[in-house]
Amino acid sequence: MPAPFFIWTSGESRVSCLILIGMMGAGKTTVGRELARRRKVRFADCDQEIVARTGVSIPTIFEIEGEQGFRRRETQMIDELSLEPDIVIATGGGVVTTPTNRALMRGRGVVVYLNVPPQILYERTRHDRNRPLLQVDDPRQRIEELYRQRDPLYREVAHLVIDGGRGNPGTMVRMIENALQKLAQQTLKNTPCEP
Ligand SMILES: Nc1ncnc2c1ncn2[C@@H]1O[C@H](COP(=O)(O)OP(=O)(O)O)[C@@H](O)[C@H]1O
Ligand SMILES: O=C(O)C1=C[C@@H](OP(=O)(O)O)[C@@H](O)[C@H](O)C1
Ligand SMILES: [Mg+2]
Repeated sequence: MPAPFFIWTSGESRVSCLILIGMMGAGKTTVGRELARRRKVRFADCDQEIVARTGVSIPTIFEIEGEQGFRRRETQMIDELSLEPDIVIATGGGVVTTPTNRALMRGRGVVVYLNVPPQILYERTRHDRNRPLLQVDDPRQRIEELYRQRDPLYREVAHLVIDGGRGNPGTMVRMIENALQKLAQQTLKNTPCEP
């Protein structure tokens, strides 16, 4: 059984929540599910939780309540999920656009940014109709714009940045595990041993 890397100390408290962030198509849902399966912890996808709770699809929420309505539900869901112990959370790509969400995530868990270049994001999402923000004339350009706007925000929030464009989801999981182990070792080194 793999070692429990989910133990992360932030100040006084033990944090056991891992939050994946990154653009649409970065692999948050796919990689997050696999990571949770390997670590034997619960997996929650923020979008899927919202869909389960409302009973309608993400495009329908956007249609009825607009993006603002969706963002309110997203904040509420992140707030709830990130309080659960031993959990991997896959967020939606736009979660970092709200300052409240950024502060919430950074304070509640280890935040991992799956960074994938726009061209690959486009290839991975081009046939998907479930992402309302990409249902435009030029989705490739839209992805590039969103990437430019959001990449600094992802970096601001993330404890770890992973190159998510090279290798299959299994490889991504191992890269995250290795990076977390290094992070834990660094934290331990920088933590003075109280007498
Ligand atoms: N590392 C990867 N290599 C190749 N394809 C991937 C990888 N990660 C995800 N995918 C594929 O890309 C698409 C988008 O993945 P998804 O997990 O839904 O991304 P996100 O949740 O970040 O939007 C899916 O079809 C998925 O199978
Ligand atoms: O980037 C975004 O603003 C969004 C990303 C989607 O999730 P994925 O990143 O899992 O595709 C979903 O939350 C919604 O369509 C909005
Ligand atoms: Mg997803």
